[in-house]
Amino acid sequence: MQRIHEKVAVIGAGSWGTALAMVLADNGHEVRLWGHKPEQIEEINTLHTNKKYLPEVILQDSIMGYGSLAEALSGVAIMVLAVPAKAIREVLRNIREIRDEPLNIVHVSKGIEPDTLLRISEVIEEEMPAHLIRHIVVLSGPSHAEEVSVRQPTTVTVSSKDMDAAEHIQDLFINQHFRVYTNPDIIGVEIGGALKNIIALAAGISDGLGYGDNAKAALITRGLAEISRLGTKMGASPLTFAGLAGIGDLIVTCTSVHSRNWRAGNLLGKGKNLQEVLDNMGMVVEGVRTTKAAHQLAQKYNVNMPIANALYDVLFNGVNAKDAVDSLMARMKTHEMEDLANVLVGRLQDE
Ligand SMILES: NC(=O)C1=CN([C@@H]2O[C@H](COP(=O)(O)OP(=O)(O)OC[C@H]3O[C@@H](n4cnc5c(N)ncnc54)[C@H](OP(=O)(O)O)[C@@H]3O)[C@@H](O)[C@H]2O)C=CC1
Ligand SMILES: O=C(CO)COP(=O)(O)O
Repeated sequence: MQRIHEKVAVIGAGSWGTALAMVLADNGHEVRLWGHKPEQIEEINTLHTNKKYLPEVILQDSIMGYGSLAEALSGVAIMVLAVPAKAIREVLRNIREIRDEPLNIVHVSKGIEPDTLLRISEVIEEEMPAHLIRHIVVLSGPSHAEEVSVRQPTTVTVSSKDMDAAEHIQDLFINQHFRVYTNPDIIGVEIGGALKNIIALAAGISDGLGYGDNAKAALITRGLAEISRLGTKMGASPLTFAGLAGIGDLIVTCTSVHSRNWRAGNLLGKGKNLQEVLDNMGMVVEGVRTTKAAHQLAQKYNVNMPIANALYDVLFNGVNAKDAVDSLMARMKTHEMEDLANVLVGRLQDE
C-alpha cells in the first residue's frame, strides 16, 4: 500500500497513547506525543522510554514528546485523543482555547459519562465547537497496549458517522501487526468498548473469589447479552456485539492479566476495598465509572442488566462480592434466548 505520511498529535501519554504513537511511527507518520507531566516528556525525548506505563519498551526516536498542547497541535490535522474518559472534557476545553482550524479527532477512550450518559463522541461534540471538528472517529477492539507496543498481532475496528473519515483512519493505522477494520455502527462500537470493562471487573472479582472457568464463561456470555440488550435499545446494531468491539474486547479484557479492569476486580474479589485498589493501580480503571453510567442507563432504557447492577452494589453499596454472586445465581429461572422467550410469551397469550 502506498502510504501518505501525515502529522499526528497523540494527546495522552499513558499506556494506550504511547502504544498507538508507536504504531503511527512504524507507519512513517510524524508523531507528537503530548503529556501533562514535564518529567515524562523529558524521559520520552531523552531516554525514549515511558517506564511508568510501558516499562519494557523503547520508543522510536522519531516520536517527539510535547508538554505544550499548542505546540503539539500546531500544523496538525489529526489528533488521537487517548486520555481517560473523565479527563476528556478538561483536555478539550484546553484545546479549543488554542485551536482555530478543524481537526480529525480519533478517540480511543472506553467509557460512558455518568449522569449525562453520553458516549465519548457525544462528549466531544458537546465540548468542541463545530468549526473545530472535521470528523470524529472511534478506534476500539481487543488491544492491550502491552502487546501492541511489542508488535504482537492485534485487530481493532474504527467507526464514524462519515465512513470516508473512518477509512482514512484505517489507512493511517493499519500495518502488518495492527489490522484495522471499519464498522459503520459508531453507537455499537462505543457501547461495546465501554461496557466490556464492567464485565471485566466482574470476571476479575469472580477469579479473586476463587471461582473457575465456568463462572467466567458465564459472565462473558451473559455479560454480552446485557451489553447487546442495552446497546440495541440505544440504537446499536446487534451484529457489532458479535465483533471486535463486542465479544472480541470482552474476551481479551476478561481473560488477561494485562487488563486493569480485570486486575482491579481480582483484588476486590480477594477482599481489598475499592479505594485501596484504585490508589494502587496507578492507571485508569474505566469500568468503575462506567458501572455508574450502566446502572443509570439500565433504568433509563428499562433494560434488565443483572450483572451490571450486582457490580454496582458491590462497588458502591457495600454488598459483599460472594453474596452478589449468590443473588445472581438465585434469580428466577428464565429462557436463555430472549426472542424465544418473547415468542413463547406471545404463544401463551394467544392460547
Ligand atoms: N491501555 C490499553 O491497553 C487500552 C486503553 N484504552 C483506553 O484508552 C484510554 C486511556 O487509557 P490508558 O492510556 O490505558 O490509561 P493510562 O492510565 O495508562 O494513562 C492515562 C494517561 O492520561 C493522562 N491523564 C489523566 N488525566 C489527565 C488530564 N486531566 N489531563 C491530561 N492527561 C491526563 C495520565 O497522566 P498521569 O500520568 O498524570 O496519570 C496518563 O498519561 C482509556 O479510556 C482506556 O480504556 C483502550 C484500549 C487499550
Ligand atoms: O481496553 C483494553 C483492551 O482492549 C484495555 O483494558 P483495561 O483498561 O482493562 O486494561
